[in-house]
Amino acid sequence: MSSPNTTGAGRYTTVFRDGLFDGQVIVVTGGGSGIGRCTAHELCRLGASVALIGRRVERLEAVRGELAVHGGEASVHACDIRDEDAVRASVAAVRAEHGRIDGLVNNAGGQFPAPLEKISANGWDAVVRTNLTGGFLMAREVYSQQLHATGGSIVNIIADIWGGMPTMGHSGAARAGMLNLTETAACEWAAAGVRVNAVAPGWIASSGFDTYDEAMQAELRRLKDKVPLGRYGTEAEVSAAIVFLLSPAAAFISGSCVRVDGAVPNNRHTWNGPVSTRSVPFDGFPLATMPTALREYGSDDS
Ligand SMILES: CCC/C=C/C(=O)SCCNC(=O)CCNC(=O)[C@H](O)C(C)(C)COP(=O)([O-])OP(=O)([O-])OC[C@H]1O[C@@H](n2cnc3c(N)ncnc32)[C@H](O)[C@@H]1OP(=O)([O-])[O-]
Ligand SMILES: NC(=O)C1=CN([C@@H]2O[C@H](COP(=O)(O)OP(=O)(O)OC[C@H]3O[C@@H](n4cnc5c(N)ncnc54)[C@H](OP(=O)(O)O)[C@@H]3O)[C@@H](O)[C@H]2O)C=CC1
Repeated sequence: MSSPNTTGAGRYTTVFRDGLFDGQVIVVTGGGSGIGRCTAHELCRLGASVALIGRRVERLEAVRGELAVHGGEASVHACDIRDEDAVRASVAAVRAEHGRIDGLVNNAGGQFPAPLEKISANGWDAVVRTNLTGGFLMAREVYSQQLHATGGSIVNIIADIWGGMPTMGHSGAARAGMLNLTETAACEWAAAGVRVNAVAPGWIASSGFDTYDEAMQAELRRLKDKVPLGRYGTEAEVSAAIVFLLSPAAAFISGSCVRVDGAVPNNRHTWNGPVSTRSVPFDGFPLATMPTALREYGSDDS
């Protein structure tokens, strides 16, 4: 696998310049695993301090420990993003500890696979509150408590929702809502100097795959053949898009969505040609998590 700008064993490798986020404080929800953990590593590598939010504090503490090895500074905040009081208190705690907030990566999320007719009202609510309400609460509090006064940037992580999200209809509906919220917030908060964008990951070989049962994992293993670029994405490839949108390189980009999906949405209805056998992942992240179901992926395809 390629590893551009390698800077030392075990340290995050990044295509961005040193010091790009010096002095900044970025909140990363879901920072205890997968894409959030990877993004926290890249941001710290680029000079930021991060505030890690998630429900399971031991996972957040583990990431804080990893970051500290290379001098990264992180705070840890146990919080269910669906709990309005907890979100308000956590954002206040981040400000109290770091003195400022410059950006938010609204990454926490997830769902369970189920056909629409099998989803109970509680199941629907649990997923919509996780992937829409929670993201709204985080964005509202970060804006109201800090960014309205100082400006900044918000990146909302959604999913490949184009053409529907079969077997995950609750999540697709919530994430489509999050995309529209991104567009609204980009307008309403522009005058305060706040940019709001989204990143839509496709099938990313992350720890998230491990949350699914064996049947779903078998299905996920087959999906690679439907990706025009011929492989799964990596956590580092999602992180790179997030970091770009947070950075000054995206100063005139707001209300947009960057899809990181190997062109899957373009391969749904009209085209059934061969997929790439040449696509080499960009995965410079030495600590990337590989889901159990895809352990063979690294050796087969790199
Ligand atoms: C494929 C690539 C695309 C995407 C990849 C990724 O996102 S990777 C990232 C992947 N990472 C993640 O997904 C991690 C985050 N995901 C989660 O934490 C959970 O999936 C959550 C969102 C449901 C929240 O959990 P929670 O603790 O708040 O939920 P709870 O236990 O309190 O239940 C509330 C209701 O939901 C119902 N219900 C729950 N499970 C199932 C099921 N399997 N079946 C049916 N129903 C289910 C449950 O029965 C109950 O309804 P009831 O019985 O009262 O009518
Ligand atoms: N991997 C993929 O292929 C894709 C991923 N995504 C999305 O990208 C994001 C990151 O996923 P990924 O890293 O792969 O998977 P993970 O399951 O590893 O990450 C999800 C993170 O969100 C946290 N989280 C979940 N629910 C809550 C909650 N209610 N409050 C606070 N934190 C919560 C989890 O921590 P804890 O359980 O400790 O709270 C966990 O750290 C998610 O939103 C996911 O749905 C979208 C499309 C594809």
